[in-house]
This record gives sequence, structure tokens and C-alpha cells, in this order.
Amino acid sequence: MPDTILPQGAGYGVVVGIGLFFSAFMISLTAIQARYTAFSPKSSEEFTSASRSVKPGLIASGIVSAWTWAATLLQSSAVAYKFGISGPWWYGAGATVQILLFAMLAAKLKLNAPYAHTWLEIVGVRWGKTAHLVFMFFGLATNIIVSSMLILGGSATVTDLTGMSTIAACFLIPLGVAIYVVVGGMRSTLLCDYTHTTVLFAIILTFIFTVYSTSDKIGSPAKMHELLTNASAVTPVPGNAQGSYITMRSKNGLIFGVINIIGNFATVFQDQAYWQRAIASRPASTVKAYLLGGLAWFAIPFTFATTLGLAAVALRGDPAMKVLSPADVSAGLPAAAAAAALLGKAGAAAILVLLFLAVTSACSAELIAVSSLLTYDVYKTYINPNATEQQILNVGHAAVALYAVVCGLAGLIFFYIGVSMGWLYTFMGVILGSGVAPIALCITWSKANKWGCIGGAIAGFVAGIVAWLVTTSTLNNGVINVVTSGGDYEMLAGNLASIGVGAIVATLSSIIWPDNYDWESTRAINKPVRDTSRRTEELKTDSDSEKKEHEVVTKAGSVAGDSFDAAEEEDELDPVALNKAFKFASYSSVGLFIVLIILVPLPLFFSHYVYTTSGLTGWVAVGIAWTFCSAITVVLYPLYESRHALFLISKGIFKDLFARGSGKYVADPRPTSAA
Ligand SMILES: NC(N)=O
Repeated sequence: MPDTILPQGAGYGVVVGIGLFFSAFMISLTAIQARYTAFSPKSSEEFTSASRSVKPGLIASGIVSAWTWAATLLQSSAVAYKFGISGPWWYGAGATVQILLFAMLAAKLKLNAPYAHTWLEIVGVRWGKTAHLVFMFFGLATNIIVSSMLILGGSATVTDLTGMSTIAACFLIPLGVAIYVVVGGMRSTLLCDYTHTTVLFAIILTFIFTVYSTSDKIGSPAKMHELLTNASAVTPVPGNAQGSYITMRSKNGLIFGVINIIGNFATVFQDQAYWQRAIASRPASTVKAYLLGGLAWFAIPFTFATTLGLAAVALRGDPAMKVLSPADVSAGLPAAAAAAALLGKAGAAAILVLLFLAVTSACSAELIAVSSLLTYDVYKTYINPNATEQQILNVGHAAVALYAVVCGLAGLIFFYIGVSMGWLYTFMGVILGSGVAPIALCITWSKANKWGCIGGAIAGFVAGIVAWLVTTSTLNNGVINVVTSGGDYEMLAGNLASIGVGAIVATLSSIIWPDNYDWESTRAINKPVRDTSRRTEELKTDSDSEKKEHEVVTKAGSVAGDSFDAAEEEDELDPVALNKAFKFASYSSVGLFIVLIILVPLPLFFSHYVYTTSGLTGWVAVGIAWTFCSAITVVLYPLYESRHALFLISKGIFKDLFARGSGKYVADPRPTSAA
């Protein structure tokens, strides 16, 4: 009898087979885009920024996809398994609010540096080389930690379910992704995000309906309530009201919540992937995209973990349910074990595909993000300031390939030193948290003090490490190792010290010694000298006869962007409108923060309420309804907003079928069009 539920071939089939299938699919989409729309990835602007033309639905889908890590599915389920229903809430809410608050930074980005390629360009132009290098450390460290968690979570699950070699999984997972990112760039990444997110929601809804509707082992919220009540009678949860899994009164759940909030501030604010989506977005709809993306994303960890994480507890003792060790839980395996116990090989295969899609789409976001940092902030800034368009594009491509290898290596190193995805997840705020406030202040506040923010980031980093190690040593009789340092209080101390010291030093120094920055230099970053045709280069290669045959409507646009020209861009960069958008982002994101982090969970925590059957049913119903709304937002809405582009592309393809070349996109010779 094999040790794993699926054969090794299934692991290779998913990782290599689906990987290559998606690469081929994305390469085809990129070719269609280049032929039938105004946008070609042969331009470096298009490669890294999707020509800043993408509409909110697709950006929201890209945010959901980039923010859906292996941990989003696995760690959320692991905390549900450990702490009960509070785990999914704290995971979901504690990582949604950062995306919502990021809407404010996105609005300021469009206002203060609308043509920047990376957030580090803004730091460098405002505060110079030292700040640029210090924050580059935080930026790249964020990317490496996030990528490592993706690879660790993905490979642990593939190995657990199929027995596939972890080493092979570490390197093969980023390989397929690197292929389509190199070919298609940012727009291809967003289109891939969309397709992955669509399948992801389909699989998540399948699990939800299995657990809460059709499964003969659970099949309803009432049965889930009964099984969880039995489970807490056998093994009460320490620190939970009545030892129950069905209460928000969970001390360790709350500690995880705080750690989660801090770590995720770091990984949103310092990850170029989220800045890049703001950069790729049309200025007028950036805020909307982040608010929609954040709210849509919440349903993924919350409902998925309320489903499979709790199912893993409910099914304890079921003959088909794997017995989970603490190491298995730390590796994020409860969800996979529950899926296999509920649906056998089909469940295991579904979770494998789900994980693979989540990991690859988040990985694609990381690849293009790091490629942009290495291209613009290392190569163009320090190595070749006069780089040509072609050189920039070549370096961008090489950086994607290089970083794909680095991802594999980083995952492998952490695997061999015994650091799991769960450990890394709670650790990320310790070393990254200190940069959060300084970076936010740099982009949003004219009074932010340069040395205060640099000093805050460094002091917070040191304070975080010291607090983490001292707490570990104090609570564990001087024993500091991977196991002792991964405890709740140890990580909490490090996270709080890091973000707290960074924020206090940066803010106080800025209040005492305020800068008076006018944003002129950041607004000038990369400001374009308008070219009336993005496709000049390509058109040169067209034959004359083909040119005469061009009939596609001029402003064909793209699946992702529709038409968007220079004049429209200038209009959308109107400071009055962007200031209004910033205010809207501030009110709505702070309001939602208060609801998600204070008004809903804290009264439930302090009341010691243990959910009744109808209470749990209502809780689950909210999760299911939210999941449907999310699916509509990131699956149907992008199709609706791109309906004209899709129609024109279809028309172009149709024309080509009857008269080759007649459907190809041609730029409008009239001066108003920049497409
Ligand atoms: N993206 C997260 N924190 O799941």
C-alpha cells in the first residue's frame, strides 16, 4: 500500500503538466494581445506596468490572486484546526485590512509619483541612495520570504499527497511560471491571475458545498457543530472559552490575530507586487480596485478554513482521516488531510490543483515584482543609467529567470534547516515589520523625516530580533532553536517590537523635525514624453500590404485594458480627483478596519460566547454568501468591464479567419490616439 493518497505521477502531472499547459495558454493569450490590441509586451512599460491601463475588476482579481498564497489556504486551516472558528476570522480579517488600507497608498502613488515603476524609485528620488539601499533590503527580503513560503507550502503539500520529491517540487513549481512571465510580462501575469482565481473559486465552492451540504460525514453546519462539540469534549482547546472550537473567545487565536496583522502589513506595504498592481491600474479606479480586491479576498481564507480547517477537527478519529502531528500542522497539512478524508483521491487531487494554482499565480506576481526591482532599482539605477529600451527588457527577462531559481533555492534551504511555512508566516513581521510605517510615511506625508524613517526601520529591525530572541530564551530556559523560537509569545514580542519601534521612531522624528517636501521630484520620475503610437516599432515590421488591410477599429484596447490613451491618462491624473479618491480610500478602509478588527471580533471575544447550532449556521452562511459575492467581483465583473475589448478581439480573430491579416490591430494615425 502506498504511503501517499496519490501516486508520484500525479504530483509531476500537476506541477509539470498543468504548469506547462498554463504557460502555453498564457503565451497564446499574449500572442493574441500583441496581434489584436494596442498593447505589446515588447515594450518595457507594457512588460512591467501593463501600460498603466488596466481596469479595476482585473486589478482586483490580480490582487486576490497575488494575495492568495499557499498560507492563505493552509495556514488559515491550520489555525482553524488549532484554535477553532477564531482562526479563520483572524487570518482573513487580519490580512484583508492591509489591502484595504493600501488603497490610500495607491491613491497617493497616483498623485505623487504617477509614472514610477517601483515603490523604491520613489524612496530613492525623495531620500537618496542610503534610503534606497536600506529599503531595498526590506523590499527584497519581503519578496524572498513570501516566495519561500509559497514554495514551502506548495512543495510540502505536493510531497505529502503524492510523495513527489520536495527538491523537484521546489524548482519545478516556479519554472512553468517563469516561462509565461518572461513571455507576457505584467499583463500576462494579470490574465493568468484571472484564470487561476476563477478555477480557485470553483474548487473552494466545491469544498464548501461538500462539507456543509453533501458529505455523508459532515453535510451540514448542525452536524459540524455536533462534531466540533465532541472534539472539544475530548481535547479542549487551551485558552478558549469552555475549551470550545466554536467560540471567538480564544486567547491564542487573538495572539495569532495580532501577529497576523503585523506580518501582513509588512508583506503588503513592502512587496512590489502590490505596488505594481497599483501602477498597472488606471488612475481613476485604483482605489476601487484595492477595496474590491481586499473585500473579495477575505472570503478565501475565512470560508475555506471555516470549511476544511474545521472539518479536519470534526473528522478526527475517522478512519480516512490522517493523524496530524504538530509538525504536520505547522506545515499546513490539516486542509489536505480533511479534503482526502472527505473525498478520497478526488479531494486530494482537487486540493493539489488548488494549491498549485494559488502558489503559481502568487509566484508569478513575485517574479515580475522582483524583476522590476532588479531592473529599475539595481540595473538602471546603479549599473547602466542610460540603458536602452531593449537592454531594460532583456534584464527584466533575465531577472525573472534568475529569481525563479532563487525561489527554488530559498524554499529548499528553509526546508533543510527545518523551517516550515507556518513558522515563517509568524516570523515575517519580526524582520519586516519595522519598515511598514517609514514606507507609508515616505509615500503619503510631506513632513516625513528622512533620517527618522531610515533610523526607525533599522532600529525596529534590531528591536524585533532582540525582543524575539530574549523572549525565546526567557520562556524556554535559555534554549533557542527553531521549535522554541516559534512559540506564540516569542513571535508576538518580536512582531510588536519591530513594527512598534519602527513606527514610533519614524513618526516622532517627523513631528519633531518635519520635512517640507513638495513632491516635484517624485512626480517627475519617468514622466513620459508622449509618443502617439505605442506600436511604432511593430508597425515598422509590418508589410505594406498588411497595413492596407488593417480594419480593426482603432481603439481596440485589450482584454485587460480597453482603450486608454494619453489624454485620458492626463485627465485621470487630475489632482483634485485623486485627492478625493484618497479621502474616500481613507474613510472606507479605516471604517472597514474598525468593523473587521474591532466591532465584530472583540465583543465576541469578551463575551465568551460559544456558538449555538444556529449561531454557527449563520456564521457559515455569511461565509458562503461572501464567497459568492467575491466570485462575482473577481470572475464575472472583469469580463463585464472588458466586454467591448473581448468583442473587438473576437471580431479581429473572425476577420483573420476569412482574410488573413485583415483583423490585425492597427494604431490610429489621428493624433488623439496613443493606443
Ligand atoms: N496573503 C496572506 N497573508 O495569506
